[in-house]
Amino acid sequence: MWRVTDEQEKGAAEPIRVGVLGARGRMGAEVCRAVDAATDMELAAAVDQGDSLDELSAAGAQVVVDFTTPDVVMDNLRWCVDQGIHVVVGTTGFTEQRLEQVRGWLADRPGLGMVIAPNFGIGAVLMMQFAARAARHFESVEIVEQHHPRKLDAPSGTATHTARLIAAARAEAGLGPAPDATKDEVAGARGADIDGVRVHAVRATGLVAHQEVLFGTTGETLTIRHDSYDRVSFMPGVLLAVRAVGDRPGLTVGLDPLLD
Ligand SMILES: NC(=O)C1=CN([C@@H]2O[C@H](COP(=O)(O)OP(=O)(O)OC[C@H]3O[C@@H](n4cnc5c(N)ncnc54)[C@H](O)[C@@H]3O)[C@@H](O)[C@H]2O)C=CC1
Ligand SMILES: O=C(O)C1=N[C@H](C(=O)O)C[C@H](O)C1
Repeated sequence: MWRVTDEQEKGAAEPIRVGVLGARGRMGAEVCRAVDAATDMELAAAVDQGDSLDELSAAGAQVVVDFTTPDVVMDNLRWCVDQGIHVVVGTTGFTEQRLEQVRGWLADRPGLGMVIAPNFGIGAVLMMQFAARAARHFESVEIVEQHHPRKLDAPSGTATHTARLIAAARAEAGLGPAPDATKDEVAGARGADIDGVRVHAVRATGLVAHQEVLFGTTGETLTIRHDSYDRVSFMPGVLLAVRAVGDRPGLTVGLDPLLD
């Protein structure tokens, strides 16, 4: 099984051959530029809708980076696992059920690694960690995610992941539901309910990717906010995962273990 060597990290050895899926998309195109610019990587294949996945194997891709859409990502991952290619996944739409399915596939391929992260922004990862830490200290919590209007899914993968982390921390601390006497006069007015945490999705031209986690308790509130103003913000995390995935057999969810 292929591994990233110290020499590769320093740019002294053969570069890591990276294939990009969703290469003509907003994120995929940015990943192609970042891989091209990295001295320890080589862009082996740039594949989008209508191209054949075989281009990845023919080009000898060692790691595939997937930024496609929730409806196609599982087929892509299945193919990569069958080919024995490590995968770094930024595409959203990962339910616990999907993650379990991926774990099952990887169990049959010892040594093969996959990193799935709802957000590769280092600041966003920290925002989620801080939110999970704050969760047990506050009676109320709501999440407001804000994105560009061409985003296909709502709520965002980041918001869903944050809500799950907060809900787990609240449950562990023995906190019940956040107080809320409001009756929804119009469906959706109070947002989506993810594991008991309200999540509101805003879409507006000019936005890229932003999230606020608003905590409240008697006499005080705490707002934790993260803003990605440019998709380059995700690239250090993506490149970190490309370098690490060959040394992480099985499924890694989130960037947190790679930052420790
Ligand atoms: N984890 C993270 O840090 C981030 C995750 N995302 C997620 O990444 C995904 C992509 O986002 P964007 O780049 O903004 O979307 P986009 O719509 O600009 O790009 C998606 C690309 O995938 C291509 N595609 C569709 N089906 C395909 C297939 N079967 N094979 C190959 N390519 C295919 C499309 O033609 C398109 O070029 C979304 O799920 C989004 O939520 C976005 C930003 C950061
Ligand atoms: O579609 C996007 O743009 C983003 N998608 C991810 C998500 O759904 O959380 C990450 C980031 O918010 C940008």
